[in-house]
Amino acid sequence: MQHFASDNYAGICPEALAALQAANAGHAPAYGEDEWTQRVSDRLRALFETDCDVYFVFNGTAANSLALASLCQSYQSVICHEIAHVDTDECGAPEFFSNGAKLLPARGANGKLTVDAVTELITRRNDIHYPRPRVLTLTQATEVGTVYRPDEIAALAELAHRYGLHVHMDGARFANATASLGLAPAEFTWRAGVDVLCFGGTKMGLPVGEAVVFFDRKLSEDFAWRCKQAGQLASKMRFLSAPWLGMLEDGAWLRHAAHANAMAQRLAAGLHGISGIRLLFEVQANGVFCSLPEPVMSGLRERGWRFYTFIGTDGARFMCGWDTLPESVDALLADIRTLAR
Ligand SMILES: Cc1ncc(COP(=O)(O)O)c(C=O)c1O
Ligand SMILES: C[C@H](O)[C@H](N)C(=O)O
Repeated sequence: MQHFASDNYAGICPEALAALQAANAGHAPAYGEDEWTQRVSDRLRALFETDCDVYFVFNGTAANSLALASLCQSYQSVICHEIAHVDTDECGAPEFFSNGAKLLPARGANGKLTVDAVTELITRRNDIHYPRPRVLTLTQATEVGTVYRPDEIAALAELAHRYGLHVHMDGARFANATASLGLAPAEFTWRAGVDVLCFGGTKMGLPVGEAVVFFDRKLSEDFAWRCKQAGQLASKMRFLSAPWLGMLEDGAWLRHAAHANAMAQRLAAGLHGISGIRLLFEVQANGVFCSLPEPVMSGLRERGWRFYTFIGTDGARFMCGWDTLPESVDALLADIRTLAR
């Protein structure tokens, strides 16, 4: 049975597994000195069309928290959306790893930050008692399955830079956003003003691991030591980095993300017209958020379906992954239709 709780329920996609197997060839230097780490770092520099610094860590929480900690001091603050993962689902890791930087949440429709809301937080106060904003973080695709357009990112980044803030992008589902936009990754990252990207590997089909991509290389000077101290420097780094080669070399990363997005569209289309059910956000990536009557939710759980209800503001979240089968979507829809009668 396939679930819709999270895209991290899926296994390893074949391209990543094959690349992992291929890297299991005898001895190799440790701690990132191996050829696979070098090759995939170069491949990411080619993908983003710029000379960026690349690091690999074990998960998205570490990627986000260590990246944010490298962008601000403990007495400063990070502006995020009020449903941002860094604020709602990382158990205080950004605050911990930054030694106390404060997260300042901002409201915004559709899970997105707005220039007005961010301006208000930046200009609200400038007295000694207020933790001066130093970072703006946005999530692409967002926690509720929407996607920022390049112009939206550029407007937020221009505002941030004008006030001396760095711009971080939580890209746990960056592949899904790229497939949704159909643009070159550079267009809605560094060319739009993003300084650091946490590029999610786990949810796109890798066994484990995320890439932290510093477009502003001045900001990554001590990042390797920060990773080491946090227990995020893999000794057998090749097994974190090599699967990326399988994903990037023939565009598998985008194929799989586009498939996950298509399954979300299939699910959303099937929900239309079912009484008592309403989509809560436009489906722009691989997540479907909808209001479900309680008897339908409990009935689905009794039938074995697993899904989250704690993401975003309310309703149920159904996440599609690289391996989600159309038959699984149709089976879920059939149960929802039966229970909604
Ligand atoms: C938007 C977002 N950012 C970051 C993360 C953190 O990833 P991890 O669970 O690997 O720590 C997640 C988790 O899936 C996520 O959904
Ligand atoms: C919420 C949980 O932490 C995970 N980021 C997910 O989206 O499934």
